[in-house]
Amino acid sequence: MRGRPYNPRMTPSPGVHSRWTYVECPRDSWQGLHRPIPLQSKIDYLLALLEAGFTHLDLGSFVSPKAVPQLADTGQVLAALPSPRPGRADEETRDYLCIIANARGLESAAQEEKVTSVGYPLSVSDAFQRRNTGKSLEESWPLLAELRALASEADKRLVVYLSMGFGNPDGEPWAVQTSLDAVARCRDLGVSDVALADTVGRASPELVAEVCRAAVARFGPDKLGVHLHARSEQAVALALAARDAGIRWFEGALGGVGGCPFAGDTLVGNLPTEQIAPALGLPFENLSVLAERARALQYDYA
Ligand SMILES: CC(=O)SCCNC(=O)CCNC(=O)[C@H](O)C(C)(C)COP(=O)(O)OP(=O)(O)OC[C@H]1O[C@@H](n2cnc3c(N)ncnc32)[C@H](O)[C@@H]1OP(=O)(O)O
Repeated sequence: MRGRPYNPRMTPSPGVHSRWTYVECPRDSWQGLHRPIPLQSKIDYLLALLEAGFTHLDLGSFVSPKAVPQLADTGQVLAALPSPRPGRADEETRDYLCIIANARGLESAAQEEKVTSVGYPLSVSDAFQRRNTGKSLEESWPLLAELRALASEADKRLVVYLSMGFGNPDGEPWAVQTSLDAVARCRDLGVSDVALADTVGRASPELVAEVCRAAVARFGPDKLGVHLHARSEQAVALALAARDAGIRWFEGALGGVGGCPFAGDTLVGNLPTEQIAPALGLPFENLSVLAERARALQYDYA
């Protein structure tokens, strides 16, 4: 893609509209692809996202390379990116988030100066937590306390992705209260940033509205996000339902691709950024070209 040259002084930051945060998630797009995307292709794509005005990128992970081989080169990817931290007062701050699933992952991320945030997937479903991270929920809550301490020592923001936060496909009991209680428990442990994730894309706009309204009523909109998955035709309705409920932190992936490889057959892609960013009034550039590029990577490296 030909675009404007990388310019760290773009203001105002289009990714963070005073109260809005938009996280573009190439990590989620790529993590399930079987053929390795060449390092340079990843770097070029991420630089194009920065050029297009994305300031918050979920771009890699520090997990077992056996579990997610596609992202084993995250350290090399980071090395090629510009620093997320501004060198001058008029430069914008970026957020580079990487997923971690255990203390070892956090320790690896802590070594990376350019990682500003780490994301821990914590499910309300015991079955999914075991599939995704090899740990029960009973083991995962104390681990979260440990991760919180390690993250603050390393000066990294810790985000909890509350997987299956809109119900789960494993037949375990779930109610809106289940997710709210999990958010409260995260906050009690000192983890402020929590994104409610519909990992398998099962929520209707009505359910998104119900969960988000209840969450905003109990916790307020600050540091409360949604990471939704859906088929393309429902994506905008879901995003608007969350927005109308007061959510201001959204996540998606260009092309509407991706998803967790451990979520099972019912997986659907991320919310397509090229649809939901305009619907939310977020002015990123080159969205249709970038979406095409995201889909081409899926096709070429499936
Ligand atoms: C909803 C979402 O989309 S979340 C994102 C997608 N999900 C993920 O990225 C989670 C990926 N999951 C994992 O990496 C694994 O489940 C783990 C590592 C967290 C746990 O797996 P377990 O098999 O229980 O862990 P265990 O400690 O036995 O280690 C297994 C192997 O991984 C290696 N390993 C464990 N943690 C890490 C790490 N953070 N970084 C690199 N390697 C690791 C171990 O060395 C071991 O390797 P070996 O088989 O060569 O000896």
